[in-house]
Amino acid sequence: MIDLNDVLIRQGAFSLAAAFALSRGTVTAVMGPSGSGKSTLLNAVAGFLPIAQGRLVLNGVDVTNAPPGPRPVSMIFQDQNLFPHLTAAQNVGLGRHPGLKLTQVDRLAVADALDRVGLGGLQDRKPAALSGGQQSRVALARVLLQRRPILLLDEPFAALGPALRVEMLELVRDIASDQDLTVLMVTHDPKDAAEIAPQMVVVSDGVAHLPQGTAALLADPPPALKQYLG
Ligand SMILES: Nc1ncnc2c1ncn2[C@@H]1O[C@H](COP(=O)(O)OP(=O)(O)OP(=O)(O)O)[C@@H](O)[C@H]1O
Repeated sequence: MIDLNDVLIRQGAFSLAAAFALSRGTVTAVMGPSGSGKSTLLNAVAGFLPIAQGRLVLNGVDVTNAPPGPRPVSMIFQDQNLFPHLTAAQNVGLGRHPGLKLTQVDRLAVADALDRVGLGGLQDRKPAALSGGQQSRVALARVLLQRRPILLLDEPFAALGPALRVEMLELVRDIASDQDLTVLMVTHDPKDAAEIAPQMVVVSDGVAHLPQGTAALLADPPPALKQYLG
């Protein structure tokens, strides 16, 4: 679970307050106007930004001052952060061992993860020889291999067309459910939120608001979300 205990995050003159908890196994969308602090929230949970006040507890462990490495978190960004000079299998293998010193068992796990995301047979391709959707699958396979219980997605599939995006969201939903992951996903598209996230955190006016049911929020959005959705 993700417990933001009266947390305040600062980024230059900008600050964001958050006080809520997300239970284990829930999928939560994060929406709000551009510049409202959605990435700030995810980066603080991942440990890329410090917590200025309050406490952050992940799966029962206080990580307020912990660096990113030991946190039980994996994160996928919009650009999928794949290394262009490494093959699909090597990019996935980084999820097991940052130096790619892989044992036979690790290699089998990489092959399994690639199969699970539908990329069996493409293990030797480099990212430039994969489509956008296939690159997203490589990034997901790496997350699978990391086996960390919290998954943060910062507009991960924004560059994909609508049909591929739905496919990827379904894959995330299935993986999250198989592995009982707690997922926090930033998206600009209410359809994406409705597709996989039963609840939503709206970020506006310096606050990450309490999670509420996605369907109810989209049916009757608060002013900041309404203005943003147009
Ligand atoms: N390095 C920085 N130094 C100072 N302020 C920053 C820095 N990075 C971001 N900000 C400010 O922090 C605020 C929140 O930024 P953030 O990237 O979290 O917004 P966002 O909701 O994810 O936006 P978008 O939807 O456009 O990606 C913005 O007002 C931004 O200008």
